[in-house]
Amino acid sequence: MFSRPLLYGNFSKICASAAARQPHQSVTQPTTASTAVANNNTQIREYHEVVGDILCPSQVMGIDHIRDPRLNKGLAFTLEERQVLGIHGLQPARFKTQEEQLELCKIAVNRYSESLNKYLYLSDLQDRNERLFFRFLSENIEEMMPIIYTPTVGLACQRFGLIYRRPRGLFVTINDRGHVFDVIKNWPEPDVRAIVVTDGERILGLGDLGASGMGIPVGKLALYTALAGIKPHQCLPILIDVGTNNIDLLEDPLYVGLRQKRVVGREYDDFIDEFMQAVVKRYGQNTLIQFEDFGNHNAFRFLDKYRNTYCTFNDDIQGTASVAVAGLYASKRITGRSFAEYTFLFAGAGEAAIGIADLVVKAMVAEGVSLEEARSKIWMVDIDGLLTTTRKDGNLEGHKFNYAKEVEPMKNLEDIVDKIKPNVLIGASAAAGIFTPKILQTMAANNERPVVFALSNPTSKAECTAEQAYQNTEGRVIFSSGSPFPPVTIGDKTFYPGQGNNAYIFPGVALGVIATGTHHIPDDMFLIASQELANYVSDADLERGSLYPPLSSIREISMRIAMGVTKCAYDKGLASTYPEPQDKRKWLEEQLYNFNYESSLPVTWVWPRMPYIKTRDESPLLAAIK
Ligand SMILES: NC(=O)C1=CN([C@@H]2O[C@H](COP(=O)(O)OP(=O)(O)OC[C@H]3O[C@@H](n4cnc5c(N)ncnc54)[C@H](OP(=O)(O)O)[C@@H]3O)[C@@H](O)[C@H]2O)C=CC1
Ligand SMILES: CC(=O)C(=O)O
Ligand SMILES: [Mg+2]
Repeated sequence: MFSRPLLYGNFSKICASAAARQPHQSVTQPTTASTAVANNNTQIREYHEVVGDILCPSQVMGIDHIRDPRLNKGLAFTLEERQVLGIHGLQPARFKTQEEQLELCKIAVNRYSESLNKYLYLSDLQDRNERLFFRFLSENIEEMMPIIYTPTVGLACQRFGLIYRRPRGLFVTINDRGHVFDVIKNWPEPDVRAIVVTDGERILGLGDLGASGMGIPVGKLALYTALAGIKPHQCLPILIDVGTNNIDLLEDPLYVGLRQKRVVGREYDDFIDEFMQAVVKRYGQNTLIQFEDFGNHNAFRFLDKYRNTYCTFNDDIQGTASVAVAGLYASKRITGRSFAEYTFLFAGAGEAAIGIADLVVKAMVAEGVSLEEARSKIWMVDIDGLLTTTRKDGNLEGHKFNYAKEVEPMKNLEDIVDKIKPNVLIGASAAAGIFTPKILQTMAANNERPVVFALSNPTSKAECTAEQAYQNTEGRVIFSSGSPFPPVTIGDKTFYPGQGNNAYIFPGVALGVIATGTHHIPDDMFLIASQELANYVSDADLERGSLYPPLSSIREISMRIAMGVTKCAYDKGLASTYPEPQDKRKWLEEQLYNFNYESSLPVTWVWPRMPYIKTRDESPLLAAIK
C-alpha cells in the first residue's frame, strides 16, 4: 500500500514547525524595516524555510500549490513532487516537460483569430502558471509582443470593464487620500523593486481611459520580466484613479473606475506626493517608479519635480527619446550625415517629441555642436501648427519654448514640410494619417534617403502606415513605427520595418537601475541605452530595412543596456549596492529570473523507505529507492 499519510504527515509537521519558528520570513531575504510591514500580511507565501539541514521549498500544500500561479507547474510536476506536495491524483496521469507545455501554449494561442482573445488566453496563463507564461513570452517575443503590448493592449484597455476578471496590480483612488500607505501595504509582496504607474489620462494615443489604463502598467511590467529577466514578484503595476474626463466611460455601465471627473490642481498634486512618499515608506528610497501615460501637462512637471529626489523616470519622455535617438544613430550609417547636418521636423510637441528633441540636442552637444545651433536644427508642430515665437495667442508652454522659431506662423503640415524641407520627419502626435502621400512624396523629392518615423500608438493612430511610407518614396524611405507593421514589398525588394518603441529601452534601464540600487536616473543613462541599442544594429538589419535589431534579440540588448547603466551608476556615484562588481554581466545574470521550472522538492530530502503503488510513470528516483 502507498503510505501517503505517513509521508505527508512528516512533511507537514516539518513545515509547520518551520513556520512556527519564523513566521513569513524567507531565509533568502533578511527582514528589513520595509519588509516588516509586509511580514504581518497573512497573504504572504513562504517559499523557502530551513528546518535543520532540510530546505523545504514550500509550505503551500495540496490544491493550493496548484492554484498558486507562482508555484504551479501543471502537468510538469513529477511523481515525487505530486506525492510530497499532496497533489497526487489531483491531475491527470500524464507527465509533461516544460517544452511540451510551451508547444501546447503555441497551439492554444493560435487557435484564436481575434487578438483580444489571444490577450485573454495569455492573461489566463499568467494567472495560472507564471513561469510558463514568462518563458512562453520571452521565447516568442516577435509573435506575442503585439498581443500583450501595443497594439492589442490598447484594445484590452478600451474593453477593460468587459474583460476584467482577476485583480492584477494595485488601484489607488483619490478616496484613499491620507491612507495611500495603507493601500500599498495591502500588496502581498514584500520585495517590490519596480513600479510602473499611470493615472490613465493619456493611454497610448487613445486618450483618457481612466482606470481602464491598468493594462499599460501590467503590460510594461510583463516586458520587464520577459525582456530583461527582472523577477515578477519585484514588479508592481499601479493605477492611480482620480476619475476620468472621458464622458463615454463615465456613462458606460461597464466602467470599473471612479465615476467622477478628474481631480486636478493642488488636491491632485498632494495626492501624487503622498503616493511617492508611501512607496518609499513601504519599499525604500531605491524603488524604481516608472511614470507611464500621464497627460503631458503633468508628465513634464512630475519629471522635473521628482527626478532628483526619487528613483524615477518618465518612459514616454525619456524611454521614447532613447529608442528614437538609437534609430537616428543607425540612420546616419545609411545617410552618411551627422546629426548636425540633419534638419528635423516633429509632428507633435508633447512628451515623446520633446523628449526625443532634447536627447537629440544632448547627442549633438556631445558631438561638439553648440546648444543654440543644435536647437536651431529642430522644428516642431503642435495641434495649432508650427511652434513660432510669433504665434497670435502668444504663450507657449515651457517645454515647447526651446524649439519655437522666429518665423511667421504656419498651420498646414504639407506647407510646413514644403517650406522647412526636413531630412527627418518624426510623428508623435496620435493624429492618424497626418503624413499624407503628398508629404511623403515631398520628403522623397528633397532627400535621397528620407527618414520618417511614425511613432504613434496603437497602429490605428500611426501618422502613416509602413506601406504608405515605402509606396510614396519609391522604397527609399528609412522608416520605423511605434507599433509593428508587416513587411512591405516594392518591386523585387521586401522591407521589414523596425519598431521604434521604448520597449527596447526601459527593461534594460530598469534592470541596471534596480541591480545597482541607483538613487536617481540621469539622462546620461538614456543616451547610453541609445548607443548600446544603436551599436547592436547590424548591417544586415539596415539592409532589410530595419533601424532596429529583431525583437527576438531584445533580451541580449536589455543585458547590454543594463551593463552600460550599471557602469554609469558606479562612475557617477549613484549606486548604493557595493562593492562594485567587476564582471558586470555575470553579476547581473546571477540576479535574473529563472524561466525554467525549479524543483518543488526539498534540496536535502531523506526519502523514507516505504512501499508505494506504481500507478504512474516510473521515475529514476523512485526506481532507485525501491
Ligand atoms: N513609439 C513609442 O515608443 C512611443 C510612442 N508614443 C506615442 O506618441 C503619441 C504621442 O504621445 P505623447 O507625446 O506622450 O502625447 P502628448 O499628448 O504629450 O503629445 C501629443 C502632441 O501631438 C500634438 N498634436 C495633436 N494633434 C496633432 C496634429 N493633428 N498635428 C500636429 N500635432 C498634433 C499635440 O499638440 P498640443 O500640444 O497642441 O496638444 C501634442 O503636442 C501617442 O500615440 C503615443 O502612443 C508615446 C511614447 C512612446
Ligand atoms: C509605447 C508607449 O509608451 C506609448 O505609446 O505610450
Ligand atoms: Mg507610454
